[in-house]
Amino acid sequence: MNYASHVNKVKSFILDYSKKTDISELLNNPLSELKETAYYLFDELITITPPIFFQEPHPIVELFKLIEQSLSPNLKVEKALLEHLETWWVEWHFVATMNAKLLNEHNDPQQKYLIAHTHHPMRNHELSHYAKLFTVLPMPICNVCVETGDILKVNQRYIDVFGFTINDTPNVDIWWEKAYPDIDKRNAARALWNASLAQAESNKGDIPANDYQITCKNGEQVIMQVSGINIGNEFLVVFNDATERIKAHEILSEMAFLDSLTKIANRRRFDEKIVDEFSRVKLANCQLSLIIIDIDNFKKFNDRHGHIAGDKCLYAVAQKLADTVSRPEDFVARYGGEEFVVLLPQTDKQGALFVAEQIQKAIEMLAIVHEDSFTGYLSVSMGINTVNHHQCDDHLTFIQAADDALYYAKNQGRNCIALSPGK
Ligand SMILES: Nc1nc2c(ncn2[C@@H]2O[C@H](COP(=O)(O)OP(=O)(O)OP(=O)(O)O)[C@@H](O)[C@H]2O)c(=O)[nH]1
Repeated sequence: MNYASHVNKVKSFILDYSKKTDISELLNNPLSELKETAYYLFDELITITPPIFFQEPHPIVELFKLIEQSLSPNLKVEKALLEHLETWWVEWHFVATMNAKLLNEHNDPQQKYLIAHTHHPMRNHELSHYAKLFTVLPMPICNVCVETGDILKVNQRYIDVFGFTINDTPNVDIWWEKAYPDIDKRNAARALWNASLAQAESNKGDIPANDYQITCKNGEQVIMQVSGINIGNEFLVVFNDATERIKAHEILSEMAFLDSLTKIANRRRFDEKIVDEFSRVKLANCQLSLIIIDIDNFKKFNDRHGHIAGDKCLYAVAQKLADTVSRPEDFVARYGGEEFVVLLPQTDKQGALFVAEQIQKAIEMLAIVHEDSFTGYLSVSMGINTVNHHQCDDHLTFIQAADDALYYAKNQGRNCIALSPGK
């Protein structure tokens, strides 16, 4: 494109103003007449070359490069003026596109823009602040063309966070593919996004916030809360990093299901788990075993060694149980006080008995001195119950039967394993 007349106009603007004595004051005052005149200059340039909406980088960038080349690098004031003009151009161009959209003129946006721009200088001033916000807001923002899914404009934070510039940022369809390689998950995420867009239509264009995966240029996956505004033929999309929030939520829910003393799963987690496992047994032809473990004469241990030693002992036993029950599908929890539970999916009576014997040996190996115990060392009693899908009534009856077996084991003199007779 031939920019000769543009270059001359901008150059003479710069040369005129560089002679002014109060130029630095003018440059630093956002309401100065200099900035307003610059806006009118842009108007003129646009009249020579109509604005090309959705083109990045805008041809004006090329124009500014040409002007810079034709200016003497020693003239500080001229350079400063040129830099300001470039910044104002970014704001002004934003105003142009925003105005065209606000006027909702799809047929002839360029014409409409020119009318709007010359007739609403105050609104332009306001919008120039939005332009600044777009550039400096500390969260990634982009404009997306509704029709093509092309990303039309990105701010600096977008480039910093995702690694893509306006030149290499993928089309929205490719974003989805990269972020969700699994087709089912991708469809679910897209369905959520489409539902948000439908909601936006009845909500003045506001796209409600939801979490989505994003794949950065370096392949890193991040989770972003994505919201935005539907402005006619474009979305303005805003990203908020949700990774920290989700991590914190995971830690909190982990804490909610963790026994703080023994650092294994707590009773609440067990209550959930047993319901899940029980319904699985009902559906599939498999067995489920439960071992309830109770430390023998623990009251006397506490009485003799103190509560703190008792706590340490509970921790040691819990950790030993977790080490001993090692299949990934097995589950260990503190049931309450000095009682623990082990849930063994797809395990019959014999298998559960084998695990219980391993536990007995492991506790023996801890060799915690317990003067009031029969062996002189800490020991446990265990009750076992097993169900298959023919027999299962409900999980509470299942637990009760294991507890009855434990009671029986205690009555046998402790350090003992008892099996529930079953139905
Ligand atoms: N140190 C400590 N003790 C606990 C904790 N929770 C429960 N206990 C103690 O565990 C003891 C359980 O006592 P009992 O229910 O009488 O049972 P036991 O003395 O082990 O006797 P048997 O079970 O019949 O062998 C009580 O003294 C409780 O105070 C805990 O978190 N820390």
